[in-house]
Amino acid sequence: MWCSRTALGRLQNIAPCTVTGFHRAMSTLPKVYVTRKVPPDGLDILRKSGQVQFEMWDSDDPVPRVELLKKVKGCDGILCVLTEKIDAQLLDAAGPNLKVLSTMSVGFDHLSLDELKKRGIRVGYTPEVLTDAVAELTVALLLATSRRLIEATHEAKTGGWGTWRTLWLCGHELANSTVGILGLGRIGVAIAERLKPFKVKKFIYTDVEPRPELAKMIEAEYVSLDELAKESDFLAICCALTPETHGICNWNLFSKMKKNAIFINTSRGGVVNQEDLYEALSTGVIAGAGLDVTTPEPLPTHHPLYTLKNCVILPHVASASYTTRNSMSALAANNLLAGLRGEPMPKELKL
Ligand SMILES: O=C(O)[C@H](O)CO
Repeated sequence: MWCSRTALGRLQNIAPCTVTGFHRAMSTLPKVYVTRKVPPDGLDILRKSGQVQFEMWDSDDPVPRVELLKKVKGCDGILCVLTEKIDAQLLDAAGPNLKVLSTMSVGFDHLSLDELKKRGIRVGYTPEVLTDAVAELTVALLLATSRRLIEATHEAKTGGWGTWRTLWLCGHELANSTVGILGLGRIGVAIAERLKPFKVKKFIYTDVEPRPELAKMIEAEYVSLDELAKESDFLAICCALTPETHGICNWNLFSKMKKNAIFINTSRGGVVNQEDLYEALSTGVIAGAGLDVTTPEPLPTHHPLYTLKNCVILPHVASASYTTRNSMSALAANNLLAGLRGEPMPKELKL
């Protein structure tokens, strides 16, 4: 159903449904499918551009795959989020008109890059605008895990708070610690900058190769993965999920870590072998883990990791601030529009 801008406003209160936006010369404008209700800033940019006719899955829940495959048919552009698998099947369903794929995420492990490249489809993504929010949440998760905040509030609420006890709910502090970063990029640097005032003694990192310019900003030392495991009191995982990093945090890594070590993952669940992590946490091989990402997502409520007091699990909310999600949607919209105009995108993934 196509509707006017006024009707568009009304329709947006109904979910799930499809919302469309168009401008006068509708039939000649590039056709775009937006796979999720995106925050207002991005939506406004699309609406006001006068450059595209778009249809949007107006819901907080993912568009069913069958519907998605139907809706992308004949589209010139797609604006998606990280839950949509953009693979050969979807690109075939979209057909030869598709020129631009814009994802409202910094991660791109949901995209089949080879297939996109083969078809000459340009890809936009949203780095940098979420760095602050992700770094902030990572620090919050690290502190919640190391200082056992979730356990502590639970004890207070459920009558476990007796008298003041000397070692009750003791955790591990950042002062004089060594913080390790697996995958040093903008987010790793931003995390280290925030942790420094907590009197961290040393930052170390590993990556496929040294990153001297970024490392200099936080005076971090490049080490091997083994050294990272052995020396870190806190280990923050900040790498992208790629075939090389898939399952890189496994028994081999955990078994080399210190007993007091805290493991924090705000990148992607796929970098962790969760069975090995459960083993490491439940047998005291490491002290605790804070996870914002898991496999699968959502992590089923019966998953064994939920039974562990030393494991804090969040539902993939690292970038979830109003400012950041709006900036991500605006950047995704601008990437899409620039791509459709045949201009350089503000943030384009080089394929
Ligand atoms: O890839 C991303 O953008 C994050 O995981 C979600 O904010």
